[in-house]
Amino acid sequence: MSIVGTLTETDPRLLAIAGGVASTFYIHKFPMRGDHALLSEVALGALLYVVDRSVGGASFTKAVGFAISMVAIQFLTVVGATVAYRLSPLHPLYKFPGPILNKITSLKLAALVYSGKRYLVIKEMHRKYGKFVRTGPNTLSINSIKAVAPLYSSSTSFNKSKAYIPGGVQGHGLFFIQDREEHNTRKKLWAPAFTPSALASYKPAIEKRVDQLIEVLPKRAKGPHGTIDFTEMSAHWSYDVMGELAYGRANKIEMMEEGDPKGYVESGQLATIAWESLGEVPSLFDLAWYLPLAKSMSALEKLGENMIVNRAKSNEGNSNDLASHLLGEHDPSAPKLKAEDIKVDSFTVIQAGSDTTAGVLIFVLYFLLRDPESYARLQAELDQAFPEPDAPINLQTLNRLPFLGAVCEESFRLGTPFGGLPRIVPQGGHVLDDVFVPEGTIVGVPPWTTQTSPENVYPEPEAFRPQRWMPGGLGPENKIVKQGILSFSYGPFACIGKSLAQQELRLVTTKLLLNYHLKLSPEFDNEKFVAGIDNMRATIFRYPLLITAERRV
Ligand code: HEM
Repeated sequence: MSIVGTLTETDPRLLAIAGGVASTFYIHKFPMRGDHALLSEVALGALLYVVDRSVGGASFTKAVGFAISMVAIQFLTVVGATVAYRLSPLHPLYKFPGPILNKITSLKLAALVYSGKRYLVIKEMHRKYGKFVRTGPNTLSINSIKAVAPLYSSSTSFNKSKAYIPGGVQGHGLFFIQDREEHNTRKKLWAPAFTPSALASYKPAIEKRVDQLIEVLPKRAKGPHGTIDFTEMSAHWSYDVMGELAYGRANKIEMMEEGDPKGYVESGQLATIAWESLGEVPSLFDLAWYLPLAKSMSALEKLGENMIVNRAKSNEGNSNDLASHLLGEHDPSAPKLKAEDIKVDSFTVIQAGSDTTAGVLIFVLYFLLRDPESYARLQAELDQAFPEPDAPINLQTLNRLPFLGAVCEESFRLGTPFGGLPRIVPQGGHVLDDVFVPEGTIVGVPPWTTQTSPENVYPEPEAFRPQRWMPGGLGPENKIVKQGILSFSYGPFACIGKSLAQQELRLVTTKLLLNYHLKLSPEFDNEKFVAGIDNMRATIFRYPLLITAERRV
C-alpha cells in the first residue's frame, strides 16, 4: 500500500480531489505563472512517484501509474471546480451576460483574438447581449462612450491589464508598462521626441523615404498586368521610415532596397499575434515562450537590440533621432535606462510605428481605389496645392488640405488596428456607465464597435465616407462623437506617435497620388482581401492589396 494510503487510510483519490479543491481556491486568490504551475504539477507527480516507490514499495510501472492518476484527478478537480465557480452566483461577474464558453474559459477569447475577427464578433455580441458583455471569465467588453473617460482619459484612468506582459521578453518598454506611475516616468523620456518641433525635424527623413517609395514602386511590378503587392511595399516603406527616424545614420533597415530576407516583418507579426491572443491567457503565454516558434517571434526583438547597441557605439546617429532620447544623450546627467529596458523600447519604436502605419496606408489606398469619386476629389485637391509633384512638400500647406485630412481620418476610423484596449478595474471596484464593476475585472471599450456604431458615427457608419469629416458632413444628420473614436486611444497610455503617423500618412498619400495613376490590379480579389483582414494590434493582411501604378506625365 502507498504511503498516502498507509498514513491516512483514506482513498488517495479523495485526497487528490481535496488537493484539487484547495488548489482551486489558491490559484483564484493568487494567480500563478503558467510555467510555475506546470512545474508544480510535474514536481507533485515526481514526489508521489518517489513516495509510492520508496515507502509503498511499488514497482516502477505502478508508481508511475499512481503518480499520473493522482495528478490527473487533482488537475481535473481544479478544472471542474473552476468551471463550477465561474458559472455560479459566487462569481463577481455572475450578473453580466455573455456566451457560456467565454464565461468558462479565457481560451475562448484567446481563440477569437487569434482568428483576427474579434472586432467583428465582439460587435455582434454587443448587439445580442447589450452594453456589457462577459467575454472572458474575468473580462468585460463595454460598448459605452461613458466608460472611455474612466478607463482611459481621466486623471484616475485604469492601469493596463496583464495582456501587456510580453511573455519571455526581459526588460520593460513604454508600451508594456502596466503601472501608471512607472509609465509616466518612462514617458518623460520619450516625450521630447514627439514635440511639434521634433516632428517638423523628421520631415526631411520621411520625405526622403517617400521619394524612395515613389522610385521603387514600378520596380516591384510583376506579371502581365504589372501588378504590385502593395501590402508588402507598404510594410517595407514603413519599416525603413521608422529605422531612419529611430537610428539616424546608424540605421541598417533598408527593406525597400534589399527586401526582407531575415523575415522581420513576419517576425513582428508573429509576435503581435502571440501577444494579442495569449495576452488573454497569460499563464499559457508563459509556456508558449519555451516553444521553438518563440525564436522566430523574437527576431524583431533581436533587431531592435542590435540596432540600438550599434547606434550607441557608432556615434553615427543624428542628434535628434529617437534613439538619442532613449539613450539619454540630451541630458548626460539624467539617470540612464537599464540596457534591457532600452532594448525593449528600441523594438517598440520599430514595431509600434511600422505595422500600424503600414496597415492604415494600405486601407487608405484600398478605400480610395474602391471609391473613384473620392480618389478624383483628392487628386484634384493635391494637384492644386502642389503643382510640382517632385518638389519638397510644404508641411503647412499639407496640414491645411481638408479632403486629405478627411480621407486620413476616415481610414484611421475604419482601419483601426487595435481590437481591444484592456485595462484593470482598481481596488474597491468602479461604477462604469451606472453599473458597478468589481475590482480586478479586465475591462475594455471595443474600438471597432464604438467607431462603427450609428450612435457615434452617422449615417452609414461602416462605409468609407470621407465627406463626413468635412464642413457640412453628410447632411443635417451627420454625427461623429469624438469619444467613440479610439483609433489612437486617449489619456496617459494613448499613442505617442499619433501626430507622426498622421504626418507620414499625409505625406506618402500625397506623393503617391501626385506621381501615379493608381488602380486595383485585375488580379486583385476583393472578397479574399476583405476575408483576409485580421485585426490584432496591427492589421495582418492574409491576402495582399494588389495594385497597378502608371506614372503621371
Ligand atoms: C496608424 C498608425 C498608428 C495607430 C493607429 C496607432 C495606435 C495606437 C494605439 C491605439 C495605442 C494605444 C494602445 C493600447 O493602449 O493598447 C498606441 C500606443 C503606442 N503607439 Fe501608436 N499607433 C500608430 C502609429 C504609431 C507610430 C508612428 C508610433 C511611433 C513610434 C507609435 C508609437 C506608439 C507607442 C510607443 C505606444 C505606447 C504608448 C504608451 O504606452 O504610452 N504609434 N498606438
